[in-house]
Amino acid sequence: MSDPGPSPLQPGLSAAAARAVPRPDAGARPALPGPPSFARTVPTDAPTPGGAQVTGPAREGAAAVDRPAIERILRGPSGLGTASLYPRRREAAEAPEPPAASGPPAPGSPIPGLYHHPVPEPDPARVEEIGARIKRWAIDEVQAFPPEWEDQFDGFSVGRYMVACHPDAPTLDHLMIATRLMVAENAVDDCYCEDHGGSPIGLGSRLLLAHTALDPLHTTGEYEPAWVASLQSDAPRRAYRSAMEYFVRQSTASQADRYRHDMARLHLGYLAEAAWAQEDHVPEVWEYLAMRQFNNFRPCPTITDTVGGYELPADLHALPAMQRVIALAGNATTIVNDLYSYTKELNSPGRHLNLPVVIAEREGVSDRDAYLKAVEVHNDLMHAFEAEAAALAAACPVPTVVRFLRGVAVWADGNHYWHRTNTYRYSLPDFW
Ligand SMILES: CC(C)=CCC/C(C)=C(\C)COP(=O)(O)OP(=O)(O)O
Ligand SMILES: [Mg+2]
Repeated sequence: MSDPGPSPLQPGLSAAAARAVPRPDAGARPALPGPPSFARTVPTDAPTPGGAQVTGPAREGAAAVDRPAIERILRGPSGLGTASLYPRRREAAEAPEPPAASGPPAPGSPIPGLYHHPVPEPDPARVEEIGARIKRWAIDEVQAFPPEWEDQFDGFSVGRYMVACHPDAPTLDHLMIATRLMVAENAVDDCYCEDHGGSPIGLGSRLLLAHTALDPLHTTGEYEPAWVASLQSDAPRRAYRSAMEYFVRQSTASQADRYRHDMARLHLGYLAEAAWAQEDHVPEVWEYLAMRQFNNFRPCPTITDTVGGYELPADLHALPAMQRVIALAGNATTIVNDLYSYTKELNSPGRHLNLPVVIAEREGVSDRDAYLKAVEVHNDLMHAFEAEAAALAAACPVPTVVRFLRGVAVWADGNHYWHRTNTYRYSLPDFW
C-alpha cells in the first residue's frame, strides 16, 4: 500500500466530522484524492471556497456546528468572480407568504412551520427552452405519453423543476440530462406503480426488466435481440433507455455506476411499498421511513455533479459521512413530497401511504396532529442534513466535495420550491 499521506483528522473534530474521513488505522486511504485522470466531464470550475468557509474547527458535534458556518458552506462562495456560478442567488429569494389567519394556506404557499430555504424564481428563458426540448424528446424520441396525458405532462412543469434544482448547470444540454431522467423516473412510477396503469401485481418483474435499460443485460447472441427489442416495448423502458444513453454520454463511468446503484435502491423501495399495498399493511413509522429512504428522490440530487459539469470522485462519494448526508437530504426532500402530496393521495383510490397517514394510523393520533408531527420529522431531517453537510465540508475541504454538498442543498431547495408552487398537482390540507 502506498504512503497514505498526512491524516486529515484533527484533534477536536466533531464526531460527525471525524466520520467524514476514513481512519488511517482502518486501512483506508485518508489522503484526499484529486479528480481521477479519466474524468471526462467539464473540469471543476467552481471557485475554491475561502478556507474560512470549510476549515474552521468543528465544535462538539454536528448539531453544534454554528449556523453562520453552515450558511456560508451551503450557500457557496461569495467572493469576486463567483456570481456566474449562481446566476440567480438565493439571497434574491421571494418574500415569504404571510400566514393565513385560518383555513388552508393560499395556493402556492409554503406549509406553515416547514423549515425550508426560499429560492429565486428559476430563469424563465431556461425554463421555457427546457420545457420545449423535453416535450420534443418525450413525444418524438420516446413516445412517453399518449396525447390525452398532455395536460398532465405540462402540469408537471418539469422544466421549472429542473432549472430550479440545478442553477449551476453550465448549459441547457447539462440541464436536459436531469430533465430526461426525471421524466423517465416518473413514467416508471406512474405506469408501473401508480395510477396510470400501475399495480403492485407483477411489479417486480416489470421493474427488473426496466432496470436493464439502465444496467444492460450481457447475454449471448441468441438472446440479445429479444432484450434489445424489449427496451422499445413500453414508454417507461423507452424513456429509461434513451435518458440513460444521454446521461452516459455526459457522465464518467463511476457517475453512471452511482446512478445505477441509486436506481436499484429506488426500485427496491417501490417493491416494499407494493408489498405493503398488496397486503393492505400499514408499517411501523420507522419501517415506513426505511422504505421511503429507498423509494426516494435520491437519484436526482446525486447527479448534481454531472449536471454541473464536474465529478465528485467515487471514493469521496463513498465516504460514510457523504453517504449519510446524501441519505438525510434524500429523506428530507422525499418527506416534502409526502407533505405536499398529502391531499392528492387522500383523494386517490385506495389507501396511499405517506408519513402523516402512517403516523396517524400507527400512533393513534388525529390526522392533523399526525401531519404536524410529520412536519417536525421533516424539519429534524433537514437540520441534521445541514449540520452533517457542514461538518463534512469542514473535515474534508476538497472543492468537489464542497461543491457537491452545495449542489445537494440547492437541489433540496429547488425541490421544495417546485412542490410548493405546483398547484396543478398539489394543494394543502386545512390544518391551521
Ligand atoms: C423522480 C424520482 C426519482 C422519483 C422517485 C420516487 C418518487 C416517485 C417520489 C419521491 C415521489 O413520490 P410520490 O410517488 O408520492 O409522488 P407524487 O406524490 O405522486 O407526486
Ligand atoms: Mg407523494
